[in-house]
Amino acid sequence: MTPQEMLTKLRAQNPLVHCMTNYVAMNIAANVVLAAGASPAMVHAEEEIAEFTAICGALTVNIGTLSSPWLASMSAAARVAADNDIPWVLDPVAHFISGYRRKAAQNLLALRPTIIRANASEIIALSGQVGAGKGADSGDSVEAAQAAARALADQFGAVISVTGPVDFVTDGTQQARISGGSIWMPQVTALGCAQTALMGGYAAVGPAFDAAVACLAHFKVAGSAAAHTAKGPGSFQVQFLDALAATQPRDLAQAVA
Ligand SMILES: Nc1ncnc2c1ncn2[C@@H]1O[C@H](COP(=O)(O)OP(=O)(O)O)[C@@H](O)[C@H]1O
Ligand SMILES: Cc1ncsc1CCOP(=O)(O)O
Ligand SMILES: [Mg+2]
Repeated sequence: MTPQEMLTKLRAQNPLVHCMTNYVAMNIAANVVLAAGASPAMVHAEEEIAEFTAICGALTVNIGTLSSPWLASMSAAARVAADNDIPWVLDPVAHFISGYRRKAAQNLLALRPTIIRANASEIIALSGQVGAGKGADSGDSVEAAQAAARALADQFGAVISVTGPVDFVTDGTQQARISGGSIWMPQVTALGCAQTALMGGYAAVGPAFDAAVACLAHFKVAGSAAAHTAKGPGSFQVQFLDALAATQPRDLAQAVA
């Protein structure tokens, strides 16, 4: 499906997205998903997983502020998603900063996410190489992460989305590059995490590769538009939400190569 068709379908279906995300991202992720055209719910208690994940269009799992109870809930939710053919998206935020987080990311990977969305340093480290990541921020170029992305796609049968100045997405066979956006995007905390939540929304309405491309294009187009009127990272964040809502399906094609 084209990005145009994907966004049209997203808004027509307004899918429910189970978002398991971090304390930093909680509010902006919900606002981004709403502005774009889907319906977010942040649910973390393990006691609710069996009932809730099963009725959602997609699950998104983000390890940005991980703790043991959340990790247990995330693993349980990923299993429910897999058992019910519900797509799920993994965001391995800063997974290389500690042995605890590295192991958590490997255990979640073993549960076979449909899509992995991460910055270049996180993708490089996920493939076992040493990158230049600094906590949640990337220190590597997207180009440097492309071979790692292809290897991860082959190894895990997942769609890999690498974000940065020009995004790269591959399922091991197909690939796309998505351009646009603004230098203020990495200056707004948790915008990548919010993108992961929205990618779940897109995955609920179409094939995983097409979902990743459409979501990345939606962000790039809205980011470019917001940068025209913003004066810095603060006003950019506000303008970006408006631009996500204002983006028209036909606008998305221009961002994708
Ligand atoms: N220098 C940049 N120019 C334009 N867009 C960017 C730039 N850096 C990141 N982005 C965009 O910001 C969003 C989040 O990506 P990124 O900052 O790489 O993720 P994370 O927040 O997980 O580190 C993506 O849509 C990406 O395309
Ligand atoms: C700053 C920070 N610390 C833990 S999670 C988080 C947010 C990271 O967000 P993003 O990956 O979108 O930059
Ligand atoms: Mg991130």
